[in-house]
Amino acid sequence: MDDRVHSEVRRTATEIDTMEIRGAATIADAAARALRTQATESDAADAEAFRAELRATARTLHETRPTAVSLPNALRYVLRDMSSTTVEGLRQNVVDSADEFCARLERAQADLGQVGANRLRDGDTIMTHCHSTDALACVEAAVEQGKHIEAVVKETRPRNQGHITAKRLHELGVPVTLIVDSAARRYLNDVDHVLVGADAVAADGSVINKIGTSGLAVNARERGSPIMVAAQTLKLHPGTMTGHTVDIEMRDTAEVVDDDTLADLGTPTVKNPAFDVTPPRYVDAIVTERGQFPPESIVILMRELFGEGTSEPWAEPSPRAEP
Ligand SMILES: O=C(COP(=O)(O)O)[C@H](O)[C@H](O)COP(=O)(O)O
Repeated sequence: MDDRVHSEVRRTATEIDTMEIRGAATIADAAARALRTQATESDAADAEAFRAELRATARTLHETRPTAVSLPNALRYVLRDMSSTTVEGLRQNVVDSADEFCARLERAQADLGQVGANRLRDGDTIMTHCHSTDALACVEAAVEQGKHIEAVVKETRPRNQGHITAKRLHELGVPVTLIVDSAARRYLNDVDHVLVGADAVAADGSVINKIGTSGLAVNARERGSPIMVAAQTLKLHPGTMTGHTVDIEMRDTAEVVDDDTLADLGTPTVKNPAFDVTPPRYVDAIVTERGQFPPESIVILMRELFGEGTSEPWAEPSPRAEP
């Protein structure tokens, strides 16, 4: 890691890498706070050194996990105004932007929750995959509206994020049935909605989320259960408007099988992709803080929010044309 990066920021980067900090929204929040820490603690001698230090910090944070677009979106938001000519001015800009970002993230999740809750009826049962704070915000809002909701929770191998979901739902007073991933199709007969989050949403309406989401969506479509994706606009991937694809993270095979078992099996090749892509035709609605969208129309919202594209959060701004 770059020497200029503060030890607290390095710790955050390591925690994102090892998934103590995980989930797209939580990663974005932690990254914005880390940039704030770097700005507050910086002893850069001048504005140019400060800008270079913050960009190096953004790069370090960005290198942790490749798929959740909320991470570069957060870094870009916090570093969007680096025009001041003094260190104090720049420090203030970064602190203000980080605070604003974290407040907006929280508000967006609450607003999205209201939209998602309107799709859930009293007495509905949902099926979840992985752990998504955006998805849980919908359930929380529905419960606050006085609706009785029940949940079938997939454990989500290999890291069992379904256990976190089960715990949070229990805290909300939602009765939970925990199942192994391969039992999903069997229990789809009993559910009214599949409710998942997203790490990224592409311009064509594809949803990138925890591995297993696409198979679940295909089975749900076959069974006639609507698939709802809770994804605040922070999850929209601007690069996909200009033809970029989303990088799917491959994680350590030790998450799947330990070394001794692997040797006993004759050391087969093991693959551990963390995410997959669900095509838009298997998604009924993408629920955001700006309302719900059929996946095919999400590009309109993306154009409105991002224009025609964005540069990387650490890129030097393009030189302004002289008048
Ligand atoms: O796929 C995951 C988490 O994967 P991992 O555990 O590998 O980070 C979540 O569904 C999304 O990140 C959305 O979460 P949120 O709605 O909280 O942003």
